[in-house]
Amino acid sequence: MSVSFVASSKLPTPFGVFDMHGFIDELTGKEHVALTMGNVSDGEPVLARVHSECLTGDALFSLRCDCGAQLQAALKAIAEVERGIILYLRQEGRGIGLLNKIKAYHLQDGGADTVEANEQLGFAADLRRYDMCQPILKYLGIGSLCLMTNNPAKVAALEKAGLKIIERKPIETGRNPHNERYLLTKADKMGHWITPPET
Ligand SMILES: Nc1nc2c(ncn2[C@@H]2O[C@H](COP(=O)(O)OP(=O)(O)OP(=O)(O)O)[C@@H](O)[C@H]2O)c(=O)[nH]1
Ligand SMILES: [Zn+2]
Repeated sequence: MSVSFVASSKLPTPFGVFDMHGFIDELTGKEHVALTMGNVSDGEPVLARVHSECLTGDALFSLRCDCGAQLQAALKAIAEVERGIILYLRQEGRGIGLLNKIKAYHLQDGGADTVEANEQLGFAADLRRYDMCQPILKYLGIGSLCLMTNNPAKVAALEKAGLKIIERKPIETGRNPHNERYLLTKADKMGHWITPPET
């Protein structure tokens, strides 16, 4: 995996001013972003969120998932301690891409759950890769993470990719009537460490 640093700038947000670092994944051409706050290269574990792109949830206020709320909660948590990193990975729709995700949503509108919809389209439930994370963290001088996630497969994949995760912090937020089934499927079929919604 080859990831090259391209540029850094400030990114003011409602939560505070972050440093934004842009990287290019030489293999896929994907443009990944890291937002950092504070001194993250001092050797101490860094509060982190590894977030996969969700245009609908992160930018278009969708209530079908919990992504937007999780992203905001992570930015807020980092701003509170004035130190941390968000790795914003450009792998929309768990790696199937935006237009296939819309196709999957169409199947979900007809009764499929998120896993069944992916499978009906000929995809595995989760096609994400995490091999770009280690080179990005290395470039930023980060050795170990306190990771905000509810996803056991993500923890395992990141550790396999060479990341040192010293603590896992739950990030349960954004539950609403439209994403109850989505969260139930995450808990039941994908093993997420979340309190199952009431059925
Ligand atoms: N294919 C597909 N992708 C989805 C769907 N809903 C959300 N996504 C994508 O799922 C990714 C987020 O993954 P999740 O499994 O929700 O959560 P996670 O990030 O792995 O786990 P946490 O760290 O606990 O949030 C983003 O890339 C979303 O675009 C869906 O119904 N189908
Ligand atoms: Zn989402």
